Amino acid sequence: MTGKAIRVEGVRKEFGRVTALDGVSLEVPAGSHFAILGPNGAGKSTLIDILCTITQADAGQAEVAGFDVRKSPRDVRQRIGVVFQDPTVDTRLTVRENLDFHGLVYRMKGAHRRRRITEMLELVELADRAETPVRTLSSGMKRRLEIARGLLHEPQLLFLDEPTVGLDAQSRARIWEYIAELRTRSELTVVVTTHYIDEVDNCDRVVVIDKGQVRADATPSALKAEHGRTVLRGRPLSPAAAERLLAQFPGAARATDGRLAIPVDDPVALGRMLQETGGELDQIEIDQPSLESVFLSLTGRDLREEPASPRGGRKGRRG
Ligand SMILES: Nc1ncnc2c1ncn2[C@@H]1O[C@H](COP(=O)(O)OP(=O)(O)OP(=O)(O)O)[C@@H](O)[C@H]1O
Repeated sequence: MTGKAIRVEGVRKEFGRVTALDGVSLEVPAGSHFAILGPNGAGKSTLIDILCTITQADAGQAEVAGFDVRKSPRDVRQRIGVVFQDPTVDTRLTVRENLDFHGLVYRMKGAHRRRRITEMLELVELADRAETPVRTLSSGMKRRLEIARGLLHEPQLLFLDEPTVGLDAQSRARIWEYIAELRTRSELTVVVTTHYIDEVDNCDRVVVIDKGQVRADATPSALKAEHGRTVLRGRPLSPAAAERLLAQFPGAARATDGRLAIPVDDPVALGRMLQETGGELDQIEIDQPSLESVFLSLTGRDLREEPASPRGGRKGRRG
């Protein structure tokens, strides 16, 4: 495949009164590693669901591997592999049985199927667990099995929806090692959604999405150069101090860990800010320009902010 692996044009999706996607347009070059970055509820999973033909958009167009997701869902499905946010492996079956079943669904012939299963188990270092029932695997191993399954039928595109969520730091790092290894297979396009900012630094391109809208679309370094700012982080000494600081620094945001994130425009301002906030903040840290500060600068919100609303009624949406 040459050119574009994905084209999305003006896609909208509403759930009742919630606008999950509000006119999203983007293009993913074939063979690239592409990240969709945004906080909880930004619309990332909804976009992936539309691209994987699980949900239909209310308006707009989307093409995957050259096929319209609405008109040719079967053609799209044959060419993609998906690792969903919620585990979908069958915990009653063994590791090999799960892969075998998937291969059968994709009508892979016996010898080819067995060879691919062996290759994929080696890729994700589960070869010695092939005959183990999935229920006894750790969360990290289950996620690795899902990656193996997503790749088994040799898709042109692999979608990974928050592949590391809920995993410990070590398992997260390993998952990213496997994803990095996929880079050597230049023909594969990888699309990853995440709200872990440190995970997108190695991608070719990042789309920042917030409240259903694309806020930026560039390489990680271009985003940092253009929008990155130094950010002062600290824990307010009292609720009143937090309110005062949020009012005093209009770009400031509150993170889920209770700390405040305050963008800094220049070193002189930083010195002044430290003086001004000294009595009001504890555990002060200075973060150099990063993709996290890009997000704060683009949206006025911290990636670690609480989600705006709880997600109700979504359990089991993929059956
Ligand atoms: N099936 C659904 N029914 C009702 N609301 C939904 C449904 N799917 C998504 N939403 C809402 O649409 C918005 C976008 O959700 P989405 O899951 O796409 O965001 P996200 O960026 O993937 O977040 P997360 O990282 O938490 O999965 C949220 O407000 C969510 O509550």
